[in-house]
Amino acid sequence: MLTFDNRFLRELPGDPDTTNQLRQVFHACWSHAMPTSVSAPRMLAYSREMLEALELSVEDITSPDWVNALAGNSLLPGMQPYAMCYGGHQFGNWAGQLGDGRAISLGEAVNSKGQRWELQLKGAGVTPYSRMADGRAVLRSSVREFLCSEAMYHLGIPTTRALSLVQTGDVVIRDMFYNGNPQMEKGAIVCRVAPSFIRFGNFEIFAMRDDKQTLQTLVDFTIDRDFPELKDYPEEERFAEWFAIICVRTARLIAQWMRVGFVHGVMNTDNMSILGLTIDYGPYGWVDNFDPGWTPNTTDAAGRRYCFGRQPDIARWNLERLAQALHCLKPEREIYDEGLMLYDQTYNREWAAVLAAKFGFSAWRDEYEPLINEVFDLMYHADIDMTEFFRKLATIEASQPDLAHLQSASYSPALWETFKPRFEQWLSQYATATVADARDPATRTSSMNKVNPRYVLRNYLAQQAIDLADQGDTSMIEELLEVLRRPYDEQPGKERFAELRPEWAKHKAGCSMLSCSS
Ligand SMILES: Nc1ncnc2c1ncn2[C@@H]1O[C@H](COP(=O)(O)OP(=O)(O)OP(=O)(O)O)[C@@H](O)[C@H]1O
Ligand SMILES: [Mg+2]
Repeated sequence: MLTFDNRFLRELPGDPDTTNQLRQVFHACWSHAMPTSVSAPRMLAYSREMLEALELSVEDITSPDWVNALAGNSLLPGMQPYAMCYGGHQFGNWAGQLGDGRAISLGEAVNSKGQRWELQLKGAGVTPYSRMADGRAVLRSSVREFLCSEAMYHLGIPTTRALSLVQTGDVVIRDMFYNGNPQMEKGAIVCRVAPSFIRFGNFEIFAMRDDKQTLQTLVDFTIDRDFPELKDYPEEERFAEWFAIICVRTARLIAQWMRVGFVHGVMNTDNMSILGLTIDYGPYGWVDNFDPGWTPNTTDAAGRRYCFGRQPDIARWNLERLAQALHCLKPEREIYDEGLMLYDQTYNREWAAVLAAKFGFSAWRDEYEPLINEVFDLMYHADIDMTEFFRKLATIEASQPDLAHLQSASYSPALWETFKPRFEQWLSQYATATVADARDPATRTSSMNKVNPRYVLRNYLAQQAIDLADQGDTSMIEELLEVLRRPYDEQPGKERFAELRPEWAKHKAGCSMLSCSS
């Protein structure tokens, strides 16, 4: 049994209107929102690690009481469902009130170690923030959110988590390609878990409405609940330090995304966690062939605002929006200038460390820069798989480098031939730099394999798991969940999950381009 301590509800102003009608909600951080019942809940998957963190057993989570609660059909003692009010900048423009239109928080569970975990159902039905939509989520997007949340955790990247994936037994209508062909899809609900689901947009909404009082209350609450490290800070410095921490955490998060080739796809300010967690697994994607200009999101295809290579700049832009919102409480420019400068410094430092680690150097040196720029350029033009390339690079013998060893990362034999001379030249320079770095080869390999994953949730793999689950077969969800628990280890017998994107998946929906329709 979980113990709930629902501070967000208790300490922050709520919406007095308890109906479930669409509305603009003012001077309130949340609204009551009961999940809407579903017809035939079925547990498809759950996370062992999340069970452990919540101190729940397999018997608990698979019991009818829990399955019903995770499907939104009933509440367990202590649960008090609500939807949060937030706004956001979407694709560069202020979009006004958004809020949890299909996410419903159940409450904050506190385990015996005092760790706080908010449980939130995604796809649990309409709320006052649902605007024109149905409050539901399809199986396809729920499988993706469930698997990727846990995969990111095992990669060591800050993220919201996923406790469970439940199929609702109801259908959801979606026009996946936005081409006037709506289809019936299976519905599902993920129970997400995080210490806090507060987003940049939670602050922006009050600033935009010039509601300083609610903004101040929310800031004080967030610092108190979600940033315990600030407790002993002198009061007059606390706010500046808080903004600085947010900038640092965001910088670290983005450097980690870039390390593994994760592209979020919708970095709107309502999808930016105040804790620097990855939040909202929508049209995200994993880089197969290295391409800084790649965006998985079909809605973003024209502008490529959220493409792989722009993520660091977009995160900074989002922090600037947060600064703009907070400015009405504390107008001192230095607070924000310093925070943003810290973002730049932290990102640059972290990225340099990531690069050194990915390439197997003991530390970053500026002289590596041209070498790394050259190989990124080559990888892009020669159509090279990012994940496979770095795994193979780890076992290149610096004393006797053999280019053929890297060929398995190539998607195009023709381009491989074309770029071979440049690759040869690059490899020889890389080998020289590696020899000069004088690391023991075994240490070099093992340290590279700790930062360059062997297994990531390649887009086509997630799609295969979805296609099977759609036919009632959850075996691949289970298998992927298992393999992705140890993403850095070679797993004999599981090689197929490390294979390059097959040719058929290159242009298939869900495998290279993802729809926002979820
Ligand atoms: N099917 C839906 N029904 C109601 N509201 C929706 C639906 N899909 C998205 N929204 C709302 O639209 C806004 C932006 O959507 P976005 O795609 O960023 O979020 P999301 O995927 O629903 O959720 P989250 O950010 O909570 O993971 C949010 O306010 C979200 O709640
Ligand atoms: Mg969102």
